[in-house]
Amino acid sequence: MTDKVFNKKIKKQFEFDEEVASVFDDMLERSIPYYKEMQRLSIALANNFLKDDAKIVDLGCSTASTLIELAKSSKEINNLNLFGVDSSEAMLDFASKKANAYGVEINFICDDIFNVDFSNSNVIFANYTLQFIRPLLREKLISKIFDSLEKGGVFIFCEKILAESNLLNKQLIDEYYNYKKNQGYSEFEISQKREALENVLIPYTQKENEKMIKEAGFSHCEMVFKWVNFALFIAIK
Ligand SMILES: C[S@@+](CC[C@H](N)C(=O)[O-])C[C@H]1O[C@@H](n2cnc3c(N)ncnc32)[C@H](O)[C@@H]1O
Ligand SMILES: O=C(O)C(=O)C[C@]1(C(=O)O)C=C[C@@H](O)C=C1
Repeated sequence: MTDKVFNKKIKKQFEFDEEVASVFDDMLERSIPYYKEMQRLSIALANNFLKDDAKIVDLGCSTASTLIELAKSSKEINNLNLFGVDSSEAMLDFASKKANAYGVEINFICDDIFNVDFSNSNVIFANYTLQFIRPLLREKLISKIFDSLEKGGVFIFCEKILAESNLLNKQLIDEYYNYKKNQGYSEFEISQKREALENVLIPYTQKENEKMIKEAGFSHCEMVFKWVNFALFIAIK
């Protein structure tokens, strides 16, 4: 279904509710440049760290696209244990229908990430999820992710990011809005969504993300892909 959520005057802040969930796959593909490529890369990188019986957790899994694609791409690995965590019931309704349709077994947990025990993981994904975690809690979450990984495990995450310079930041955001226009979003839809996301989606710079990762104890962190204001990182424990 085509995303028309912000085609009308907004009444509330952005939420992962039933309306957003019902068009979310279209929203992501048209709102995040190279969404599919960053997902493909996330999975390809994860595959290098997978072995039989591995535990893989997707924090903020939304409609479970990443876990479903991962299951399809790693058929030669036996007994993958897939966990999708999300606090939006609406997202997980779509996720479980999609997983059933693709015949992929995923354990879905509908709760806040902070309440869920995902210890002994081999791979943890959080694609476009950290940006929705309050800055005051973000470091605590990164530490929890670090503690929950087995040694040698990896944390793979994508984020919307800020530039260091205010001038460049404005230019990069203009470039991003041009991308959205080319995807068929009107100026009105773009500005309504920008307002709805204010103080809800809080991006960090590349350096801030890397600093947080290093301070949690990860031995390596690489930015693997970047388009203007979106980036994919991998961190190794
Ligand atoms: C932008 S979406 C993630 C997209 C998805 N990872 C993908 O690549 O297709 C962010 C998701 O994180 C979930 N989320 C945000 N904060 C959360 C929290 N504290 N606990 C659990 N889920 C959360 C939202 O419900 C939403 O589904
Ligand atoms: O920043 C924006 O305007 C976006 O539309 C990006 C973004 C994201 O990065 O998660 C914001 C909300 C939705 O989850 C889909 C895409």
